[in-house]
Amino acid sequence: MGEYEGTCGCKGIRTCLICEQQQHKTLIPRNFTSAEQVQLQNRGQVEESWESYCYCWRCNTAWGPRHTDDFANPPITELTACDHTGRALEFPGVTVVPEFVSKEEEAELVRTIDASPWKPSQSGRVKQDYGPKVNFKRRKLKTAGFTGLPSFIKPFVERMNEHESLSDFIPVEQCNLDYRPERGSAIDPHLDDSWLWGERLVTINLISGTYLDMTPIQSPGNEDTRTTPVSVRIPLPPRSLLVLSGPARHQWNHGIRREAIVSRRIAVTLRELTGEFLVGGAQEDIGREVLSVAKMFTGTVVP
Ligand SMILES: O=C(O)CCC(=O)C(=O)O
Ligand SMILES: [Fe+2]
Repeated sequence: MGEYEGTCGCKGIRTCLICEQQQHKTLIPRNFTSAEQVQLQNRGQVEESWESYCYCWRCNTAWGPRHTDDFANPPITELTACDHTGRALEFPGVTVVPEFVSKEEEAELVRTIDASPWKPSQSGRVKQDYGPKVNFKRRKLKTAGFTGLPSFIKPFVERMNEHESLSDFIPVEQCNLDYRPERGSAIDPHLDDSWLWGERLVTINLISGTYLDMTPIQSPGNEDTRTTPVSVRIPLPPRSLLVLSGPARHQWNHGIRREAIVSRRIAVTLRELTGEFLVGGAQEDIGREVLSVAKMFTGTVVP
């Protein structure tokens, strides 16, 4: 089941190598919307005019600006890349834990994950979901069909809880994403939902390294006044753990460019509930139900 073969899951402006080749789907040059520009940038079709900084997990600071060529060639196998030269940019809200899983655990995780079916997703990704059914537009949550997080993730959640900043982290959703260069896999810059999903987004990175690109959100009160837009690239080595919270979670979009996927990569992302669904919150009852199912660790992939 490791190899997913089938049509892609791209909708609207999103494309991958499969639909670009099969349907000759390309964007016609005209005045692009910002979403289209992002899509083109992800495909490397628009020259980058951004000042890019490289995030260093040791000093929690981004250093730069770096030439974009400096980021051209993952694989990122080690965390020694940062030379701490250039300007230092404070970049709070990122934690990278190198070697969070061992090589043996990684191989076993990938075998177990691949034993369940993958579903097509957007931009050349395929996915597996474990979590409650959510309608984000209507803000509705249903537990029907949710069987909990899978048993294989339990020891890793316990390991996360050994870290001080994750001691009370109780995930209720797991999403596995598979990226491959032959499908042109990428993920457009986005913010994760913050109505349902809580403060910490936690990802285990498997098989190969990549860069997570952080770009500032454009919203009232958060206008970027710099003349040259800035991006911060976070190296994510295989087997590392990434935690996004605070400004990195809410003030910066995160995404992965097509060029940053150089061989197969799996991201296992775990999400927690917001206060609205916890004790004292307006939706405490449904939250309690979701938590109790999640914590059974008897889950199978949501079909
Ligand atoms: O692949 C990753 O590390 C990022 C995934 C992500 O941003 C998401 O699933 O929302
Ligand atoms: Fe995300």
